[in-house]
Order: sequence, then C-alpha cells, then structure tokens
Amino acid sequence: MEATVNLAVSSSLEQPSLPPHAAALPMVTARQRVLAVGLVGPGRVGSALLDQLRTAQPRLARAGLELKLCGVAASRRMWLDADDPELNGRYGGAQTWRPSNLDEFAAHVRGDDGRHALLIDCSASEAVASRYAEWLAQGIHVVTPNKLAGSGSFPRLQAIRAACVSGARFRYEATVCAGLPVVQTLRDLLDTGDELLAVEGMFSGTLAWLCHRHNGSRPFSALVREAHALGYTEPDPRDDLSGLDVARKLVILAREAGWALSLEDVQVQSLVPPELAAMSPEEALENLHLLDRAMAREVASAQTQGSVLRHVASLDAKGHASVRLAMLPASHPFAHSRLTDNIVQFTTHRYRDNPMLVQGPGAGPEVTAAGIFADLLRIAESLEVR
Ligand SMILES: NC(=O)C1=CN([C@@H]2O[C@H](COP(=O)(O)OP(=O)(O)OC[C@H]3O[C@@H](n4cnc5c(N)ncnc54)[C@H](O)[C@@H]3O)[C@@H](O)[C@H]2O)C=CC1
Ligand SMILES: N[C@@H](CC=O)C(=O)O
Repeated sequence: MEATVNLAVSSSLEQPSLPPHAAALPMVTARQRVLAVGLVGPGRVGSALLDQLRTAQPRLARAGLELKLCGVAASRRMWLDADDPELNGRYGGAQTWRPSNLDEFAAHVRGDDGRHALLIDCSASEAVASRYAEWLAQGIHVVTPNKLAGSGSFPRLQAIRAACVSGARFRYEATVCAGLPVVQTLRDLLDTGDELLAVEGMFSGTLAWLCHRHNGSRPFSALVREAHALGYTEPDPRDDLSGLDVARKLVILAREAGWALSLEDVQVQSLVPPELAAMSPEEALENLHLLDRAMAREVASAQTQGSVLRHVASLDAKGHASVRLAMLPASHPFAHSRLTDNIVQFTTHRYRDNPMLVQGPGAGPEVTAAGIFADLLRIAESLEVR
C-alpha cells in the first residue's frame, strides 16, 4: 500500500509558523542542532510519522533541534527537497516526484556539508534493509520499524552493528510491539547488569485485536480485513496470521539479549491454510474466507470451555521459542487484554519472583510512528552542534 504523501512536508524548509502563544516565548539564540531526515516507505506508518514530525517541527526548533525533512522515497518514486536552487531547477522545482533511487536518496539526505543525517525506513522491504550497513558506515543514522534486519540473516545484522563504528546509530524500538518501550526496557535491564531468563506474552497487535473481537458473530476473514484497514496488520496480513511477525519479534529480543536465535529455531503454529499460503499477496487478500471454517471451530471450542483465545509466545535462555494460539481460562491475566493490547513479561534475575510487565496497544500507524519518533529524538539528543 502506498499512501499519498502530504507534500506540505516540503515547507519544512520554510520558516515554520508559530502558534499564537509562542510569540511570547524567548527566541532561541543558541546555535541549533540540525538533523536532515529522509523517510523511505510512505505507507500507513510512514505517513503518520510525517504528520507527527511536521507538527512537532516548530516545538523542536524552539528546543534547539531543527529537523530538515528533505526527502521521501516510495518503492517507485521519490521526492527530494533542497536548499539548492540549481538542484530544484534541474528537476523542475522541489516537491517533484521522480524515479526512486536509494543511492541518490541517501546522498541527498546526507548532503555534503557535514550535517547530521538520518534515514527512517518505514517499508517492509528486504532491499531497503540491505542498505543499512552501507548508510551507517557513511555516518547516516538509521531508525526503523522494519523487522527484517533485526530478525534476518545474522551476518547482515553483525555488519549493521559493525558499521556503527562510524558513530552513526541504529535504533529499532518500533520493531517490537510498536510504540511500547520494549527494546529499550530490555536494554536498560541488561546494561544495568540484570540477566534475562525468559520472555513471554502477547506480541501481535493484530492477533490480539482479532482474538478480542472474534466471537463467532462475524466471519474471521471480515475481521482480518478490518484490522488491515485500521493499519494493524503487516502489509501482507498472512505475516501476522502465520505467526511469522511474532517470531521475528522474538528473534529481535533474543538477539538483543545476546542469544543466537534465528527464525528457523522458533516453533510456530500458523493459522494460514496451505492453499492460502501458496497465493500471491493480492490473491490472498481476496481469499481470506479460507480462514473462516477453522477459526469458527476454534472460537466455538473456546466458548464451550468457558475460555478465551489468545495469541501467545515465549522465549527462554535455552533457545526454546514458540508462537501459538492458546485457549486460556477467563481468570488468566492475558484474558483481560483489550483491543490491540500487547503484553511483554520479562523474567530476569532481579525480576525472577515477580516478572516485569510492559502492556498497551501494540499496533497501528500512530502508536508505531510515535515509537519511531522517540528513537529519532534519542539520537538527536546525542548530537553535537555542527
Ligand atoms: N502497522 C503497524 O502497526 C506496525 C508496522 N510496523 C512495521 O512498519 C513497516 C511499515 O508498515 P505499514 O506502514 O503498515 O506498511 P504499508 O504497506 O502501509 O507501507 C509500506 C510502504 O513501504 C513502501 N515500500 C515498499 N518497498 C519499498 C522500497 N523498496 N523502497 C521504498 N518504499 C518501499 C510501500 O510502497 C509502502 O508505501 C513494516 O515494516 C511493518 O512491519 C512495525 C510496528 C507496527
Ligand atoms: N502487524 C503487527 C504490527 C506491529 O508490529 C502487529 O499486529 O503486531
């Protein structure tokens, strides 16, 4: 899905208009930190992020951070803005779309004046994830909700980490449970000397919402379509339904803890029947009714037993990792979750008897965008004035 990009973002290069009350604020006289930002993947999450960044620009400028939103790249087209009249002239003016080229895009955002630059990947693309190491090595910071680098080939992830010797930073909080502070919480536990023993919980906003809403009154496929329209699902909802998306999150958390887990090590129960799995993404969206019979049986069986369906996952230090649809008694703590609630339960050496819980909405463009934005701000905090 490619959402329409609000080109008003290009006006970031103009003086932002201040809200009326801001006129009373003292003008910032100290030198501003400047951060050039390029966004790849203006879909549901990317568009929500552009809105949030644009809204925050005046506030951030008053706090000493000038965000230069200078480019958006989609899969086939990209838009570049520039302070450079020659470049603008050559392409018929800023705010013009032209064929996407990630080399050109990264070079444009990086500039040649030694400024701080950051690329945000809001795609779900392998091709984009494969560029991170190169960008980081060039000193460009990278922030992403895309799970493919964190859960994919281990050598590629090692190359990404190694490329950070340039001083550029790689942050990916939104890859696990969207805007919830999960990766940072785990990092803080480990950095302060705690030891991770196990993680369990509900890691899919889509499956949480589907389990919460599925009571047999509507076909399961209709609910999946609604979750897709609300922006909760992956671009291909089969990634959620097959358990792959949650398996990726487990791998990211395990690797954060220094455990060498890969996707093949995760035992996954898929809800996608083989005939649906074999279809193209477009065909699959047309044939979601193939899910209905089995899911009607699951919910009927849970109701007969006075239980609820919940999509749960777990991971431990021995490398046992699993993702499954469970029938839980109504008294189980996970049974009380609502809507897109994710629950992450960290059992650590310090939190051994009473595990630490992080809980809240775990999918949707706005909360995900906010998680990405928070990563951007953490990087911005550490920037020197140039
Ligand atoms: N929707 C959610 O609640 C959450 C999503 N995420 C992740 O955020 C990312 C984006 O998700 P959505 O916005 O929901 O998907 P989306 O399908 O709405 O947007 C993806 C965008 O990336 C673009 N794209 C694809 N390949 C590209 C390429 N090679 N170069 C440039 N652009 C490319 C697509 O055209 C599309 O505009 C995914 O990686 C997803 O896993 C993470 C946490 C929560
Ligand atoms: N599709 C995912 C989005 C967040 O990662 C989910 O439903 O959890």
